[in-house]
Amino acid sequence: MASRRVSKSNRFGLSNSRAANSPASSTTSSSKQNLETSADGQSSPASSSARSKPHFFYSESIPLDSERSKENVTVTVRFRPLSPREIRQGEEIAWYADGETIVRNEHNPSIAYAYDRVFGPTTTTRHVYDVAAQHVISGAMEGINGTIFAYGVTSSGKTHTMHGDQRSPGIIPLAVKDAFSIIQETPNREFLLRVSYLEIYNEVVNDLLNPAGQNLRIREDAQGTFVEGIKEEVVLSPAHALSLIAAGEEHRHVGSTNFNLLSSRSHTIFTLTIESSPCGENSAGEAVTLSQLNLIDLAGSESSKVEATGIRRKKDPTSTKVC
Ligand SMILES: Nc1ncnc2c1ncn2[C@@H]1O[C@H](COP(=O)(O)OP(=O)(O)OP(=O)(O)O)[C@@H](O)[C@H]1O
Repeated sequence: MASRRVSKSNRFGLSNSRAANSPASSTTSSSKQNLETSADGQSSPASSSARSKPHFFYSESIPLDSERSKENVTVTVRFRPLSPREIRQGEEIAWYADGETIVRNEHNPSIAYAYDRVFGPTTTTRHVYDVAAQHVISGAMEGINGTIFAYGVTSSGKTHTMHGDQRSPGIIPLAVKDAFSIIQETPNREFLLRVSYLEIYNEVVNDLLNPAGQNLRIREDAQGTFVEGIKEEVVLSPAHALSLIAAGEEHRHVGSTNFNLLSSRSHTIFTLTIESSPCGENSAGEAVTLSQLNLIDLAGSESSKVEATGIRRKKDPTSTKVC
């Protein structure tokens, strides 16, 4: 995972209602270094088979420390454990985490790649969040745009990492809770949080918070890129924000692949827009700070040749049963 130092000029006035960094910009940079080039041209973890594959996530935001200030995008790799089905089928680990920054090939140890951070299969999402994501959220609360996205082939664990479940909440719910905790811990500022949630399916943008918002247009103006007509909801508590995400998830396109029965077939972008201003005496005339935090769960990066069947919405909005 990487982090981008975004200058304080990214503190917008209230009138600047669209953040400057589009989610797509975070895909452009990776700090991966090839430590030892494979003589036989063997593929890197980023292009090998799904089952033994890690997934990657990227983030842009303020750097964690002076060492990181050299980088504004970090790339983090997380391995998941083999699933019971993979164990039954005799699948084997092909790549493993060698320490905190190296991914090494099990069969040919001379093939290794370095990343900003590598997490092995026993690492909890909470730990991944604390080490690799939390600083992006706290940066966003201070007025610095941030983006975190998960990238990898089907079944590599992107949705598990970004959304998680009740037992193991993902980066999105952890970030939402953290944002409200930061508000509690910052009594000298007042905040307004808004959320939007969209999916990109077959290159069409759909509003997951508003089933009527289909095929929305991406526009650009002097202030940046924005999705025309996207619904934004003011959120007042973590539970409120999480209930909106859960409702939006119902409308997401999913399907089955050879490797994942409940595979996300669309990209989703959850955006938290944060406005804050100083409160109390002497705060009159102080600028409002505006920033955006984009949390993105990409569809599987495998080629379209991977068999995907039964593409559907989790809940088909067109199949309402009237009793
Ligand atoms: N770190 C992990 N620990 C335990 N189980 C995991 C982990 N990561 C993923 N899984 C499990 O592996 C399966 C596939 O994960 P997930 O659906 O998150 O993959 P994905 O990369 O989002 O796939 P797709 O691109 O097809 O949507 C799920 O059953 C999930 O619960």
